[in-house]
Amino acid sequence: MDGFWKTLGLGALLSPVLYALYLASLIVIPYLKSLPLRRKLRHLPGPPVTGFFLLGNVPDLVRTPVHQCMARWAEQYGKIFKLELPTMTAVVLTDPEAVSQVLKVDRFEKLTTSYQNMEKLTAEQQPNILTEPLSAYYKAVRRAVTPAFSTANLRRFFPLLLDITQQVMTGLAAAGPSAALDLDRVAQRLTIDVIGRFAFDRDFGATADIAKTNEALQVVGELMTALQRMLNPLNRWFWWRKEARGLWASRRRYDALVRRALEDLRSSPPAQHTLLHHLMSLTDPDTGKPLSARRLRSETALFWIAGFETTAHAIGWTLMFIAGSPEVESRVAAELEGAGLLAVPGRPEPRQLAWGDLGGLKYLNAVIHESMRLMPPTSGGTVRVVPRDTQLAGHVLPKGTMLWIPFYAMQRSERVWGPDAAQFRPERWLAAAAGAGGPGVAAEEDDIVRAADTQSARGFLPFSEGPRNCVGQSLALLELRTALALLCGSFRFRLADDMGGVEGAVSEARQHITLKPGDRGLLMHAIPRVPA
Ligand code: HEM
Repeated sequence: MDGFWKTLGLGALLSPVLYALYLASLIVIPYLKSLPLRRKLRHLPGPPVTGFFLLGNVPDLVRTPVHQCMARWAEQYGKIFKLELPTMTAVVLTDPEAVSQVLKVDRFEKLTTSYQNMEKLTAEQQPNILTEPLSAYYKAVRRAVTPAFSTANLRRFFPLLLDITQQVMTGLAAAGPSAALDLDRVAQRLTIDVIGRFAFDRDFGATADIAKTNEALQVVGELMTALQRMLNPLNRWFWWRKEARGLWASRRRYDALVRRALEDLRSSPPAQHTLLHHLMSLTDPDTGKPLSARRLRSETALFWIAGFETTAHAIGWTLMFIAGSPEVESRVAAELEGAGLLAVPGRPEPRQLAWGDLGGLKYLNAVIHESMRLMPPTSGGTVRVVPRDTQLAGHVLPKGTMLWIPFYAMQRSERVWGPDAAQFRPERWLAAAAGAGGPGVAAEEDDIVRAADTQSARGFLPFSEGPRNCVGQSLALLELRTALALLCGSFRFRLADDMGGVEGAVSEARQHITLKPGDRGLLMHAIPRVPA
């Protein structure tokens, strides 16, 4: 708050009148414009505004980690409630049926203003597949990249994924069991190299030596941090703050990285199975020509970001849950042993993991589901806009209402999941698969793309659902299953003593674009099952 008043003071000194007009255009005018909608939503329950009325519920949201705050309010105020924000009233929805109606049946558009941050990845600030509304351009890009995530393509990619994971395991073995390593950061190395290979057929070298600084990892990580800072309106409104300047600097570095990767491809075009091949073969419906250099950069920049931290955090959180529960750990190990995939004294090198194994590891897959339920990497969910007056969860919402669907809050809700909602219980997915209702872990899972499609369960939307669901989910699931099967086959994981167990690590989590661990990361010991 100190910074706020200092900035305010500086601005006021520079030019009181201009400054007052600037502030009015940012806050007061949008507030006044939003009054008719606010009135229409007055009847909805919601947390009281306790501070300065123009800030609405924002002070509460920033005081507690936002994902926790939303989860608490969702239990307190029910499946539909309102939040007062400086420029609008948001309606928060955690009722699974109503959420499905919004995402799948009525296919409400994304609220584009809430995605603007994800257009700041390149200097040109172009829309991309994540931020573009359902236009002809969007549909063409989605159609073009979908084959890259098909079963046939993922099968082709699988051997490379095994090699990348093997490099991570070599690094863990070299570090030794006494080292407390940030396994979330290690997983980020894996996902950076996966994107490198999958998108560009290039080796970014992040897993070659897990102790060494890696440029791609550093540049992409810095950009994510800078983007998170820009979610704070003070940094957007007061663009001279150092946080805003930080974004420009890290974007310049990221831009250079993306440009270099694309220039490399000009001298040796990407192989047919790569994501870039699909993007470069696309005819832009707006021009009738291949994608312009700007659009190609913007899409490339987005895919890199979309597939990196999300999948890495999912791997990290899952390892944390396995490390934190001896019972879960021994069931995972027993399943791997049954499949010949566990290192044991008589067989220190387990059998090579095969594509066909992935579907058979039912318990491990249930563990992954449960981990993504409790710690969904895109915890903030999705933001949509009501296109016409619509009845949702028992209330008529007027056209233009902003709808916020927070995945973390919905996936932890006792109303949806029952009294044990907060517990890590992979068995709930096995029971569902055995016919107790819900989708569970798909029965015939040798087809990983089909498995990804059957994921969307009542109140379980880590990849969202409907036409704007995650196009990369089949790759993400393949990475998760492969990495966890291999890592758990050769190592036992233990949370470092000072992490405070699973509870300590979870309480440090922050919703910074993705749901990431606290500043220390996820410190764990990787103990070889069979000492060398
Ligand atoms: C565990 C890992 C992942 C999770 C939890 C995840 C989750 C999501 C979610 C929830 C959305 C919808 C966002 C919204 O409605 O605002 C989304 C969209 C998207 N994801 Fe993922 N994602 C993951 C991995 C990946 C990977 C590996 C890629 C590609 C390399 C990817 C590419 C995309 C793209 C391009 C979109 C925009 C799709 C569209 O609007 O058509 N994601 N993701």
